[in-house]
Amino acid sequence: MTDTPATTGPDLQAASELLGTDTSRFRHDYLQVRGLRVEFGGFVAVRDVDLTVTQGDLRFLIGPNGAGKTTLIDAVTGLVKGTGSATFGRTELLGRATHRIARAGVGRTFQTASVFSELTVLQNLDIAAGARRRPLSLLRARRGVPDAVEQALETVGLTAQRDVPAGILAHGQKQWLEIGMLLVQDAHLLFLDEPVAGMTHEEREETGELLRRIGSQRVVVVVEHDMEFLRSFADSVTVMHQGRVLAEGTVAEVQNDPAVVEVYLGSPVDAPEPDPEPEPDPDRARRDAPALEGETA
Ligand SMILES: Nc1ncnc2c1ncn2[C@@H]1O[C@H](COP(=O)(O)OP(=O)(O)OP(=O)(O)O)[C@@H](O)[C@H]1O
Repeated sequence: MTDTPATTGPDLQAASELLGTDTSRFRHDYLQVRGLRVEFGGFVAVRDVDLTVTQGDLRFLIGPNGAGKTTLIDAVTGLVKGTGSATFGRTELLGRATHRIARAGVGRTFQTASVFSELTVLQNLDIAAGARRRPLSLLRARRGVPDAVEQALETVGLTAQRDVPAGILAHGQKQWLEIGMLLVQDAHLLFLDEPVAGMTHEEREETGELLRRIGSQRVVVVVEHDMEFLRSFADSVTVMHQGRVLAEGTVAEVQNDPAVVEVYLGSPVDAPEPDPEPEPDPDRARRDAPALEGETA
């Protein structure tokens, strides 16, 4: 069995080279979803969904299994048909073919890493870089490795694994590779499905910092069940339930939202006791609210 070279982890300095440090576009790019509805043979999986995510706002999308998170992303990336509107920049995404949506700068990862297992890490990145190139330019021979691919390798900490078949990477490394592939595709709207699943604590921290870095320059939506990771890195959170947006706000706001607590615990939240203190205590609701999944008391 081939040993995978040791992981070095994401490199924020390389990320800066790849993404640039110019924040003048800050909050210029944004995703705007309005009245999104997706039906599967009469079953409405997503309904009346409005969602706005701006550059610089690392957004987490959460909700119980079957809430409609993946379907929302599928609709915006063209995998399923949705009605309503989803615009990125000036481009309406709904109704476009998936490759045209990708060309518009929209990329995603999947719960199960979707890299080409037989190809090396470098080849995977090179193909992703080619996805934005015109067919004729793909035919032209190129010398060496494009700068963006080298930078992406460093950014996601896979330089030592560049010639390793992607199939033998550890699960976390595959997720980093997928993120790298989105970066070399020049995706400016990134949907990341459970990007830290199966990672060690240290890898999660590194990935979180990387996502923060990417999110400062790109529009990033993260679907993640790991509440500790969410609390550490989310700028804002959208909670979905039964196909709708149930709540939206900061981590603290959604965490203290009784409707969110009820959905996560499956039982109504007791009405709070009258506060015996003369002064209202703003932290009270937070302390009294039952912990969300994965939260330590
Ligand atoms: N192709 C499909 N055909 C029929 N129903 C579907 C299809 N895809 C999803 N659904 C249904 O739509 C609902 C939303 O599913 P979706 O996968 O979007 O939820 P999710 O929030 O992503 O859940 P999870 O966290 O488990 O991934 C579910 O009831 C699911 O069974």
